[in-house]
Amino acid sequence: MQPSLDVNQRIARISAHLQPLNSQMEDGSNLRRVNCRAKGGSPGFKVAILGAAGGIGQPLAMLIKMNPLVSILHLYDVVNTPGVTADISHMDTGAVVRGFLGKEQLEDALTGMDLVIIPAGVPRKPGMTRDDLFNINAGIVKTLCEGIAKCSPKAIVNLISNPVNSTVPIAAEVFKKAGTFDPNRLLGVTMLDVVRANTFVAEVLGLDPRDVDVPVVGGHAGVTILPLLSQVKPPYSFTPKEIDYLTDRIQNGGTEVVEAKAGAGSATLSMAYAAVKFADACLRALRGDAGIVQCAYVASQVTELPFFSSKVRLGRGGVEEVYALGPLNEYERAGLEKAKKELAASIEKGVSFARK
Ligand SMILES: NC(=O)c1ccc[n+]([C@@H]2O[C@H](COP(=O)([O-])OP(=O)(O)OC[C@H]3O[C@@H](n4cnc5c(N)ncnc54)[C@H](O)[C@@H]3O)[C@@H](O)[C@H]2O)c1
Ligand SMILES: O=C(O)C[C@H](O)C(=O)O
Repeated sequence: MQPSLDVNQRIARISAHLQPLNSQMEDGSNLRRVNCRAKGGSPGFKVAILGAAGGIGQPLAMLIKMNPLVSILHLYDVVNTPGVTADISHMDTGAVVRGFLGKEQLEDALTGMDLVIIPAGVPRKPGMTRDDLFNINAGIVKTLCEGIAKCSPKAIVNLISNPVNSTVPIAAEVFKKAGTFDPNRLLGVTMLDVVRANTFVAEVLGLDPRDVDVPVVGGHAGVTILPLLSQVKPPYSFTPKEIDYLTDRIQNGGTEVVEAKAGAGSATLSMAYAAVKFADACLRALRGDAGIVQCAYVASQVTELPFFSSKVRLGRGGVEEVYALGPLNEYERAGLEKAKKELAASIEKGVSFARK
């Protein structure tokens, strides 16, 4: 971020980022229009969304465009970014929006970003596991991360593409190979599990979900999603029946949406909400706000596994502290063992794919 830049410097920087998206925007009048627009831009962070024309990408782009901490928003996809960009750019909020289409514009999309959010890749259909997406999404994530390593090596990366349990290790390997790996800047987004847990627990307790805080640790698939109901705030002692119901619903929340959508994809709107909540936490931390704690799937020493989701404290450098799990009850300890077994295999699968 360059909050101290004067208007002319800001315009110069923004102009340097102008892309011919937009080959249809290359004529002089359009460039003048873009410069006018840029003059209104406020100082703030530069955010790129990769997969911006998708089911998650579009509402996420809209919500990020509404975030006052964002001054530049780059929307990248292999299809449809001119339309999405034109649409979103008409919103009367501060961020200046640029669209980028296809692999040849990936590097321009990624140059100089503070935060890169990745919802690119195929979603599940009924009957599939997230791991069934590996064959397609692993390659997509690898290519995008190669671009990040080259053009935005210092950016915080929020990785949404499934299977997150494997795509985060893939990203780490790509960054290691490029010599740019900073474990504090790579975060797998498990926020939707927390959002669901807060919602479902609030339903059971008859509370407003905004007043509920459930830590969800482990990973982002089936039994690896481990809600720590013993640590819920406000404290509550659930019955064994409530624990079974809630654990099952939280672990299978994604499948609940996939089945309800009946072949039309997986969670997009609640995911965009969760992604922007998480991205906003990262941006506030980058700004220097203190005490920002969220659950995320990160490089970790909390267990013997190299990656694990738990509460982390965010700061200017990304993850500044990874918190231990705290006291677990017997039910949660058994869940943790199951989660670790599946996670170990998913991590290994990602690492060996990236090293091939
Ligand atoms: N982490 C989570 O909690 C969570 C939640 C929901 C969905 N997801 C995952 O997010 C991903 C996206 O879901 P969706 O519903 O938005 O899918 P979608 O198919 O609607 O959108 C995906 C977008 O990615 C784009 N894309 C494909 N290949 C690309 C590439 N090489 N570069 C850039 N963009 C590319 C597509 O063109 C499309 O616009 C899926 O893998 C899904 O499983 C994760
Ligand atoms: O379930 C899915 O496939 C998408 C996502 O991971 C979710 O939890 O909704």
